Amino acid sequence: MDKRKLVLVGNGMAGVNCIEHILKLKEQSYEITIFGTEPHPNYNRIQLSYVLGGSSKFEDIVLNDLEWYEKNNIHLYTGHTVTKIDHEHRVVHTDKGIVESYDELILATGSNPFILPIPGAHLSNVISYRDIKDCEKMIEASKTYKKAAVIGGGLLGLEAARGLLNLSMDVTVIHVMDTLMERQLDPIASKLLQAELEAQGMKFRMNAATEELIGEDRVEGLRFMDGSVLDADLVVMAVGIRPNVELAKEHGIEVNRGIVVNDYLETSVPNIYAVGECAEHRGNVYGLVAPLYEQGQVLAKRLAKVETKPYEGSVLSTKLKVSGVDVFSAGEFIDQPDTKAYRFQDDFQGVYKKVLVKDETIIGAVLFGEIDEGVRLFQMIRNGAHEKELKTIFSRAKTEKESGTSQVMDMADDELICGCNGVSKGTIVQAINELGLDSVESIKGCTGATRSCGGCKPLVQDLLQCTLGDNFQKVEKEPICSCTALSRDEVVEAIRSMKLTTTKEVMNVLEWNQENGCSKCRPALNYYLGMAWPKEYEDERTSRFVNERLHANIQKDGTYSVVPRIYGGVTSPEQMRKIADVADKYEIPMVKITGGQRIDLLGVKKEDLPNVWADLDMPSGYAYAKALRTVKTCVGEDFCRFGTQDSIQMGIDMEKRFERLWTPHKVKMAVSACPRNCAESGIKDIGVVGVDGGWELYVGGNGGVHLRGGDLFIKVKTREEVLEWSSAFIQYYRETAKYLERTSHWVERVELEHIQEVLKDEGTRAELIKRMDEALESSKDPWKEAIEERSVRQMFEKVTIS
Ligand SMILES: Cc1cc2nc3c(=O)[nH]c(=O)nc-3n(C[C@H](O)[C@H](O)[C@H](O)COP(=O)(O)OP(=O)(O)OC[C@H]3O[C@@H](n4cnc5c(N)ncnc54)[C@H](O)[C@@H]3O)c2cc1C
Ligand SMILES: NC(=O)c1ccc[n+]([C@@H]2O[C@H](COP(=O)([O-])OP(=O)(O)OC[C@H]3O[C@@H](n4cnc5c(N)ncnc54)[C@H](O)[C@@H]3O)[C@@H](O)[C@H]2O)c1
Ligand code: SF4
Ligand code: FES
Repeated sequence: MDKRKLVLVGNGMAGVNCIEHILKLKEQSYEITIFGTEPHPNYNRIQLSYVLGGSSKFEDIVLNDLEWYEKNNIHLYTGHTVTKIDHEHRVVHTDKGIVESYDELILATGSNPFILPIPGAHLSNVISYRDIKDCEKMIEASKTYKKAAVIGGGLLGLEAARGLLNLSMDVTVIHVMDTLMERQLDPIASKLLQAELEAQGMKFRMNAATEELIGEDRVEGLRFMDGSVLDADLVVMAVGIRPNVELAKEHGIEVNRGIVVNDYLETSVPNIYAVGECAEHRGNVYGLVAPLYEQGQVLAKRLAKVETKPYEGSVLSTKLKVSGVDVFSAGEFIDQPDTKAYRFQDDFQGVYKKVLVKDETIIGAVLFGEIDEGVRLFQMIRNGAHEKELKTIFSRAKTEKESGTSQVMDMADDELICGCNGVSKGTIVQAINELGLDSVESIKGCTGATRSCGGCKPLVQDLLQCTLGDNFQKVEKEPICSCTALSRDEVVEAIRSMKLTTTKEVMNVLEWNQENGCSKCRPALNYYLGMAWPKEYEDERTSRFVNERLHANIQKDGTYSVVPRIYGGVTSPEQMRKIADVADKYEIPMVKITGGQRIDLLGVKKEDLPNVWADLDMPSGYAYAKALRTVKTCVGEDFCRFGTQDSIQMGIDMEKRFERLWTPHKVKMAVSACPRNCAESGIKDIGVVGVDGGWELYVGGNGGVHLRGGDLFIKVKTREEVLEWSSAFIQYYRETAKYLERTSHWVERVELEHIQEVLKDEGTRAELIKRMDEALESSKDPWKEAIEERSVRQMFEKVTIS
C-alpha cells in the first residue's frame, strides 16, 4: 500500500518537533516533505542569543542536521517558500516552481517580527531579531559601529541588548512603557531588573515613543515624540511578533489573529492543520516553545491515529536568558482587588519573590534573583493548587538550601523537570535506571530534557546525582552552578595551577556552557580570582552584585543608603557636623543609627552618591558588601566598672586591620570588655570578649535568620595575639569557604577542630597573614575611587539624551 503524503510548511521548531513525534509513534507511516524559507536545517531559535554573544556557533544550535532528514527519508526543500495552497487538488506550490501533493498538510509558518511603521524603518542597519541572519547582521555591524539602540524592553529586546553589550557596543534600550517586561513582571521586579542591567552597562530610555529613524541610507539616529534625538548606528526592533498567516489567509483558511484551529489543531479546511506561533487556539496565540510542543504532540498523535486527549491551552512560564539575571514569571502577576500576594524582598541579596493567590488558589508568580522555587510554583499554578501548599514550597526550598540537598528529591514522578519539552521527573529517572544514563548530554539525547532553552540543566544534573547516589561521584561532581560541572575546589585549583586571571579566561579554559556565565558563578569567580591573585587581578565590576557595583545599598524606592566608616563606633562632634551638613545639603530624608553602631544616610539619589561621598570625606563603611562590615564595641574599662580590657581600642584596631578586605560573605565583629557581652560578641563572625588577664575569641556566631552562638576558638593574652589569630582565621576562611558561605556555615562544614588544628601551627598562621596583607595592600577605598576616577564616576550619572 502506498504511504500517505504529509507536507509540512515551515521548517522551524514547532513543525519539526511535531514530525519527530510522528516518527516516534509510527516510524514510516507517511512520506514526508518539508519546505522552509530559511536556507538551513531546523535550528534552536531560542539559543540564537548564545550565537550573538559568541558562546555558540550556528552548528551548535542545529536541532536536526541534514543527516537526520536523510535517515528518516524526509524530502527537505530549504530556501523554498510555499506560495500557494490548492486545497481542492491537495497540492502546494513553492516560489521556486515545485509542486507537491499532500494527503495531510501542516502549516507551521511561525511569526514575523513586528516592524514599527515609522519613517526610516527601511534604512540599512535597522533590523529585527528573529533568525540567524539577523544575528549575523548584528555581529557584522558591531565590527564597524559603536552605538546600538534596541527598541522594545521585552524578553527579546533585552536578550538582543545583552548580546550587543557582549559585542562591546554602547547599548540603549528604548521602551514605550515605564517598566521593562511589563507582560511578564510586576513593577518591583521590573525596577530591580532595570537596576541590575544598568549596572551591567545597559542604558535605558523609558516611556519613550520613537517617531522617526533618521539617516540617509544607513540609520544614524532616532527622533522621539518629545523631539529629543539619540545617535545610533544600529537599530534593533524587538516590539513583538505577529503570526505569519498570509499564506493561509490568501487560500481560504479561516484566520483571525492567527490561523484558527480546534482542540486537535485542525483548521477550517479538511486535512490542513496548524501548529506553532502561527496557530490561534481558543483565542490564544503563543510565543514560547512549551505550548507549541504540547500542540505538536496532540497533532502527532492525531496524524498517527493514536488516541489523544484534546489540546486545551497552556499556562505559560518564562525565564529571562540574560546572563547575570535570574528572572522567572508564570501565570498572573499583577495584583487585583480580588487577589492576595505572598511577598518576600531582600534588597541586600537582590531577591524578590511574589506569589499571587485568588480564591485560595495559587494563580501566578514572579521571582527575581533566586528562582529555585520556579519549577514547583509553575506546577502548582498549572494544577490550581491551594494556597496552603505555599508554605511547604518555601520552607522546603529553605531547608534544601541550608542542607545543600536538591528540590528534585521531593518532587513527584509526574512533576515536570523540563517545561519546554514536557519531560517529567519519572521519565528521566526511568531513563537513568533502565538505560544506564550517566550524563546530562545522554539524558538530553534520550528524553529531550534540556534540548530547548537549557534552563532545566541544573535540575537534571541534581536528578542524576540523586538517582545515581554514590555512583554519581564517579561521573559528575557538585558544580558551582549550571554553567559547569566543576566544583568550587576544582575551579579554585584550576585558577591557581593554570594561572587563570580573568572570569572570561576561566569560562573559556574550563569550557563553561554559557559564555558569560550566570548570576551565581560570575560574582563567585570574581571573588575567587581576587582571592587567588590579589596583586594581579583587576576587579570585574560587572561581575559584582548591584550593591557592590554601586558601593551603596539600593533601597525599596530606588534610592541608596550611605554608611561611612566610623571605627569602633566612636565618632566626634566634627564628624557628626559633617554628616549633618551632608544630610541637609542633599536633602537626605532619614539619618539612622544602625544595629552595628554606625550612622546610615537613607534616601540618597544615585546621581548624588559621588558628591555625598566627596563631602563626607570619610572611608566607605562597606555596609553593602561581602567584606568586613563593622566592629561593634562596648565602652570598656575606661568607663564601665565591670570592664577588664580596653574594648574600644581593640575594636578600632581590628576595624582598621580588616577594613576593605573582600570575604566570601559579609563579616561582622564585636569586642566586649567583659563576659556581660554588651557588644553582642557571641553572635558575630569573630567576637572578642575581655577576661581577666586576656581575651577570648569566639567564631562562627550569627545573629541573623539562623541564630548561632559563636564557638570558643582560643584564649589569648595580648592585643597582638588577638590580631594574629583573628587575621589567620579570616584568611583561612577567605581561602577555603565557598562564595556566599557565612562563617557560621563554614565552621560547621569544615568543623572547628579542623580549623584549630590547621591554625595552631605558627608558620601556617604567618603564611596566611602574609597573604592577607598582600590582599590588603592592593585594596583601595571604593568611594575615593568613584570620586577621583572619571570612568567610575560615570556610572552614577543620569543618561542624558540630546
Ligand atoms: C532570539 C529568540 C529567543 C527566544 N527565546 C525563547 C525562550 O527562551 N523560550 C521560549 O520558549 N521561546 C523563545 N523564543 C521563541 C521561540 O523561538 C519560538 O516560539 C519558536 O521558535 C516558534 O516556533 P515555530 O515553529 O512556530 O516558528 P519558527 O521557529 O519561526 O519557524 C517557522 C519557520 O517557517 C518558515 N516559513 C514561514 N512561512 C513559510 C512558507 N510560506 N514556506 C516555507 N517556510 C515558511 C520560516 O522561515 C521559519 O523558518 C525565542 C525567540 C527568539 C527569536
Ligand atoms: N526567554 C524567553 O522566553 C524569550 C526570549 C526572547 C523572545 N521570546 C519570545 O519571542 C517573542 C518576541 O519577543 P518580544 O520581546 O519582541 O515580544 P513582546 O511582545 O513580549 O515584547 C515587546 C515589548 O516591546 C514593547 N514595545 C512595543 N512597542 C514599542 C515601541 N514603539 N517602542 C518601544 N517599545 C515598544 C512592548 O511594551 C513590549 O514590552 C515573544 O513571543 C517572546 O515570548 C522569549
Ligand atoms: S561588656 Fe562588660 S565592660 Fe563592656 S559595657 Fe558591658 S558590662 Fe561593661
Ligand atoms: S526547561 Fe527549557 S529546555 Fe528544559
